[in-house]
Formats: sequence, C-alpha cells, structure tokens
Amino acid sequence: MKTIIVGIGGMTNGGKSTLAARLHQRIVNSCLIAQDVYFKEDSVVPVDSNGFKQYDVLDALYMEEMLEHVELWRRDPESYMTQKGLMTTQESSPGSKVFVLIVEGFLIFNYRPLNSLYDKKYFLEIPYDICKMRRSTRLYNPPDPPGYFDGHVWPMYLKNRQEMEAMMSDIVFLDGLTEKGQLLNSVYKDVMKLVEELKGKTMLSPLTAHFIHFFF
Ligand SMILES: Nc1ncnc2c1ncn2[C@@H]1O[C@H](COP(=O)(O)OP(=O)(O)OP(=O)(O)O)[C@@H](O)[C@H]1O
Ligand SMILES: NC(=O)c1ccc[n+]([C@@H]2O[C@H](CO)[C@@H](O)[C@H]2O)c1
Repeated sequence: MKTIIVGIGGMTNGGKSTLAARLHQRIVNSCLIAQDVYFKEDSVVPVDSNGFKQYDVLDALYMEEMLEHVELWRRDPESYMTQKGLMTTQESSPGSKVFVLIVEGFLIFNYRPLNSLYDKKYFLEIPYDICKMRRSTRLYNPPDPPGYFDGHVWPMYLKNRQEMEAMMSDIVFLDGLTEKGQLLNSVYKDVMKLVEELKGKTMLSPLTAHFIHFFF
C-alpha cells in the first residue's frame, strides 16, 4: 500500500482550509482530515485569568481521536475513504495506486505523535495585521469576544510557533498572501512529484531486481 501524508499547517486565517480543500479536490485518491473538527465542547474548555477561553492550545482538541483517524486511514486508506463516501480510482497497473492524506490545521505540527507521519509539511503564514483583519471577518462558534485576538489568539500563536520550530526542521513556509490559485499550483506540483516518485519506485523495483539477477 503506497501512502503519502501531507500536512497543511499555518496560523489562524493563513488560508489552510482553502488550500487543503482545493488540493483534495484536485488530487485523485486523496482524503482530508481537518483539525478543527476535533475541538472540544465549549463547556470543557478552560478560561484564563482574563476571562478568555483557551481555544488556541492542544488541550482544547481531542488529539487522540484525530490521531486514531489518521492511523485508521494509514492502515486501510481505501476502506477509510469508502466509509466516508469518497470514490477511489481503478488501478491502472499493479501497485501504481498512491493514496494521499491531507492533514490540515493550526496545531498539526505541535502534536508529537503526528509529527513522524508527515511526508511533506507546509506552513502558511501572513503578517499580524492581515491576520487580525481576516480573523475579524470570521464567525467561530463561540464567536471571538472583544480583545480575543490580541489577548489570546496572537500570544498563543507566538508560543505555539516557537514550540513547533523547536520540534521540527523540515517545514516549507508558504506566503499566505500569494494568490489562491498560485498557492494551489505550487503545492500541487510539489505533492505530485512525490506521488510520481512513489509510483516509479514500485514500477522500477522488479526491473532493478531483474538486472541484479542478470548481471551478478
Ligand atoms: N491566498 C489567499 N489570498 C487571500 N485571501 C485568502 C487566501 N486564502 C484564504 N483567504 C481568505 O482568508 C480567510 C481565511 O481562510 P481559511 O479559512 O482558508 O483560513 P484558515 O487558515 O483555515 O483559518 P482558521 O483555521 O483559522 O479558521 C478566508 O476569508 C479566505 O477566503
Ligand atoms: N471550531 C471551533 O470549535 C472553534 C471555537 C472557538 C475558536 N476557534 C478558533 O479556531 C481557530 C483554529 O482554526 C483557533 O484560532 C480558535 O481560536 C474554533
């Protein structure tokens, strides 16, 4: 079974969901797991001394459940996708099918058990003022209270980012101000290179084995 796991991380409103959804649409046999689905219920998310709900931390998410879903996909991507109602393509030649999992979220590179699973990691970043402006147009559940961006979201972003960079080194940073189509094209090309490499490996190996047998 050939699989590739692509992580699309980034700061809040960096454009992660937009890019991940488009990639998923474009890549055959791909599946998307988004971290936002794993937020805990509001009633169990603690409040800090300033009254801000602590949403921008790993503890606000059911990460074990998210990891379980990634592991389920890895074990059997085809049946995982079938269960989710996603179509998979027919194999054109034996062993040529590559399944791609796109893991998307703001803290996907801060959770150690997931970190070793990514084949490719991208991180979308945008400047503070654009981030604050984009965020102000969004409606979360619960909605951001006044002062939430500067009082919780931004300081937590700085802290989480520092932790991420201390843990990981091979992240490709992307400018989230780049036009959406352009961002998609460059990441798509990059991922497909990996897909083709993986396909090539399986198609070449019997040939390589034949050569080794013939010459030695
Ligand atoms: N490349 C881009 N250029 C300009 N605007 C963008 C781009 N990508 C996304 N946006 C806009 O920015 C906002 C946030 O995008 P998106 O929901 O994809 O971000 P996100 O990183 O998933 O956010 P979060 O996870 O914090 O909710 C949306 O209004 C979206 O239309
Ligand atoms: N989806 C949610 O349940 C939720 C609730 C409150 C806040 N958020 C925000 O989502 C962002 C990540 O996409 C974080 O910055 C959270 O503040 C999400």
